[in-house]
Amino acid sequence: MNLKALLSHLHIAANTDKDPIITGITSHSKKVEPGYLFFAISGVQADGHQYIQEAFENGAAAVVGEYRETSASGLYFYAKDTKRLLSLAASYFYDEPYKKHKMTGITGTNGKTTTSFLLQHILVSHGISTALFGTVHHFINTKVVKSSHTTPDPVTLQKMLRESNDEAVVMEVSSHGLEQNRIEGITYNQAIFLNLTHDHLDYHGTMESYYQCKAKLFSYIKPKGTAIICSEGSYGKRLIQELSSKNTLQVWTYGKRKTDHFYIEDVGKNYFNLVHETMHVTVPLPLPGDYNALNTTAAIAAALDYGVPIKDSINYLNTFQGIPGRFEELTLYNGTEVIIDYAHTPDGVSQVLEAARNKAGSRPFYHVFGFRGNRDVTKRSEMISISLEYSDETVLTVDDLDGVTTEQLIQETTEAIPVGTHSPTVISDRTEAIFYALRKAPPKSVVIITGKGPENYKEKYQYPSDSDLSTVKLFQSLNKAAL
Ligand SMILES: CC(=O)N[C@H]1[C@@H](OP(=O)(O)OP(=O)(O)OC[C@H]2O[C@@H](n3ccc(=O)[nH]c3=O)[C@H](O)[C@@H]2O)O[C@H](CO)[C@@H](O)[C@@H]1O[C@H](C)C(=O)N[C@@H](C)C(=O)N[C@H](CCC(=O)O)C(=O)O
Ligand SMILES: Nc1ncnc2c1ncn2[C@@H]1O[C@H](COP(=O)(O)OP(=O)(O)OP(=O)(O)O)[C@@H](O)[C@H]1O
Repeated sequence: MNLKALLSHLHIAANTDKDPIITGITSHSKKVEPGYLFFAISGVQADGHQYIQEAFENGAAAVVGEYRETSASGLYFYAKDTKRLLSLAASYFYDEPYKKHKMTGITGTNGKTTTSFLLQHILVSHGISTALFGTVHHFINTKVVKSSHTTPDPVTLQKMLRESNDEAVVMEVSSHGLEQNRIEGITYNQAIFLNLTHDHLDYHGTMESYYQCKAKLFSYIKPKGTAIICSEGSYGKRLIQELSSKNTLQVWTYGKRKTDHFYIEDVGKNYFNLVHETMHVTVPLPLPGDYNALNTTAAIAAALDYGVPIKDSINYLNTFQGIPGRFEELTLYNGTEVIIDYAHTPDGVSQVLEAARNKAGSRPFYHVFGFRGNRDVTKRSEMISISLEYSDETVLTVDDLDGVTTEQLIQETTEAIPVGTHSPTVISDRTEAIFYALRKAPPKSVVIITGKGPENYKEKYQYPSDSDLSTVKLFQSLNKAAL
């Protein structure tokens, strides 16, 4: 592709006679190869404009930046909003690959991974080849690809869309991805809004701007495409109202109101009853908890929009294998049940503890969890309160340090313990905290470990283990051997 064609697509005036062939696109100077077009972006950590010279030295054919001029020597074009332009350029460069697929975008504070796995399972079971882009991994052309972001950076994203020969693409769309225009240049056939609760306020500042950011996903749906929105919670209701009044999309609602297009009548232990138009059906609950009835309904509704009859979806759900670190259960040698879960927001923790406590009944109940350094600190007290309310013992530890020291994170965690409540136990080493709870829990109790889910540890701990699952397995093997 030639430079001028690309600039013209981006509405950038090409005040030059030169028209080199562009061999690639990037916003990272160190990834530049000969013939690349480099976009200079002002980011949170760094300013890409500082790296223009390096980009030229690495062979950039041209640079687009937000400063009117540069001291670096080479073809330079000024433009506004290079983040957005980078995404549009990547889409154009890779031949607008979204057009090859039926595209689903899923957003919400919690449940994106769960709903995307459920939808992918239903579609694949129905014979629709389906790519999945998200937090746990990406899945393209039936192969698992490592994921570093929930919503990849625009160049990676467009490359993945280009590589995928799958009929459908189901992707998690994070609020960071939306704020940074990573999905610009994609049009969706359908999008799902799951919920909006307290998280990421370190990044978005207020719930209002967090909401505005999430709501943006629905402006990327094609005309008369489908918006599937959960009516539980005030932000879902608001989005339903805003989109319905515009009348440009088909709006399907799901939730616990009789007026919802997909109405969840009641939720049992292993099933829930769903009403859609004149159809009343019983649906197997693939994972415990009321919130998973909501996630499953979102997936069933999205699949119906793809043409999968509800009765077929129900059949396929019977063979769903679960998701790493989402209510993942193990039973120990002494009958103690361990649950590993990725909950890391007040709502997520509250939902999963309620589901786990319902399962545990009167059995002793232990909860191990922690926080990440340098992330939203305003959610911490609420999460500790919720844990203390549900648990016989709460063990506070560390999720990830992410640039702060253990001492600092533990001090912040201790300061977040609400006054007037009974006290949690604090053990900074995550593996020791898990061992402590597993050792202390009498036979047949329930121990739930949240925050990391399937993620690998970033820190070195006392016991040789790299994830919550492997710590639990290590405890099991050491203690079984001692019997
Ligand atoms: C806060 C945040 O989201 N940052 C993302 C953002 O980086 P940034 O704008 O801060 O970039 P920066 O490091 O300041 O650099 C600015 C520019 O200088 C360039 N640069 C920098 C150094 C250099 O040597 N040369 C160079 O050209 C960079 O390539 C960049 O273009 O844009 C980058 C490229 O897209 C992302 O990799 C990066 O994700 C960081 C690593 C990250 O951790 N993001 C997380 C918070 C995130 O996005 N999470 C969501 C899920 C959240 C959730 O739901 O839990 C996700 O979608 O994954
Ligand atoms: N619909 C929901 N409402 C509230 N909490 C939920 C919901 N679905 C899942 N959760 C909780 O949130 C945790 C994370 O779920 P999941 O990974 O599906 O969400 P996510 O939106 O993909 O999160 P992230 O983007 O941070 O990876 C689950 O382990 C569960 O505890």
